[in-house]
Amino acid sequence: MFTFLQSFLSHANFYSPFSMFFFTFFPLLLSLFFIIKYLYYSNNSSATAKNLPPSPPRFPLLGRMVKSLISFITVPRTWVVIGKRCREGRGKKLRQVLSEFMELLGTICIGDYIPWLDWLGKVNGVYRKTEKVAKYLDEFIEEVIEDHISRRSDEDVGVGDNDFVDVLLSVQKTNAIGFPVDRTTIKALILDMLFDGSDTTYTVLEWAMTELLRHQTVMHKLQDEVRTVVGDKTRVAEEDLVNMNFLKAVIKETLRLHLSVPLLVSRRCMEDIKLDGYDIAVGTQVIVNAWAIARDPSSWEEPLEFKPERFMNSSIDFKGLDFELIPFGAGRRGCPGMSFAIALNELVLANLVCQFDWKLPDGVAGKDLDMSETVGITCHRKYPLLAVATKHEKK
Ligand code: HEM
Repeated sequence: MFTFLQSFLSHANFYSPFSMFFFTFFPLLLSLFFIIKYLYYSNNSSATAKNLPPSPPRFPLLGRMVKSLISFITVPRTWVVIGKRCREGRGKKLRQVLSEFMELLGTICIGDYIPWLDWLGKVNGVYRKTEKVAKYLDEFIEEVIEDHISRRSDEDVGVGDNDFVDVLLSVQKTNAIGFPVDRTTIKALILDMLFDGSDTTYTVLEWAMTELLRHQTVMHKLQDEVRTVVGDKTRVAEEDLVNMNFLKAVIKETLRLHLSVPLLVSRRCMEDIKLDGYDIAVGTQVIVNAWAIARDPSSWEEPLEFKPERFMNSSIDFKGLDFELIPFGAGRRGCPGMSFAIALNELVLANLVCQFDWKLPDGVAGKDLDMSETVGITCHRKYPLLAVATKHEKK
């Protein structure tokens, strides 16, 4: 087709009647064809009387995907990658690759929505960048695994101060879970643990501190609780957390207002279903907007305000049973790292506010803090939070 067009254009006499017809009427005919097809399609689909969920108007050819392209973060294409221990000199490069990785996770892949436009991924360099990052991380994690294998004798594996990689290697070696675990699975697990876990977890702390610095009354109330529970000790221990209800409320409110993962992992509908009266066809890609749910005024009073007190006498939790608050998702694909992340965030935040008094740098008022968010699969502060810490002296 392309060769035909090339030869046609090189030999064409643009003033011949045929060329005039081709260049004037052909585009018109083509447009007419699509308009008729569109009208026919619209009428036909209303005839099937499906009650589709509300959406923007349908466009010829592009259908209703246009909105998805603008507001949805795509699920990344297949990866075989990551995780890794930093050696001297490699830290900077690794950090750069990791930030490219996170950026790619939040990049729109047009081919996922409009398959015949898949070639755009090649043109705009997304696929090339993806392959480059994947290759680097794959080699990096391969090296980490080899390093673990070589530095540990067989007897060492599975005992003592083993890290996550050692445990995985031990599981592989002893066939402890009853089915073989290959190298790719080990790599994928390391990737999952490192990337699903680190960015999401620190983001909660970053936003919690931001909100506490903006709301000094809440900060003081939290410090009072933590310091009272801790008493004469200098550090908060894990067992102290059970008595810190306001701390838990602060974390919950942070997770509500600043979801680390605003759009959950996308699902594909396995069969035709009716949801809330709407027909959802088999194969439909569904993306749950947990961010919007957590700010829905029909579920939350003053949804845009940071008010941890709202959780003090409420049974609402983030464990996936109360659908108005699903920062860790819900169901079979819900976050497996939830308990770990919560324990970690509670412990670190409690220690931060227990051991230090905090304020914003001179001249910056809480209300002036820039609250811009990054765009990507995780949502953290666009600009780093700067705060001044002073060691708290017990009276
Ligand atoms: C505050 C911290 C965290 C938040 C807010 C968070 C949030 C999420 C969310 C929203 C999902 C998608 C769930 C869904 O679509 O239903 C998810 C998936 C996942 N998270 Fe987390 N996560 C956090 C920490 C962690 C940690 C610490 C780990 C591991 C150590 C982890 C491992 C994973 C994995 C492996 C998945 C994919 C599960 C699957 O696809 O089946 N996450 N997380």
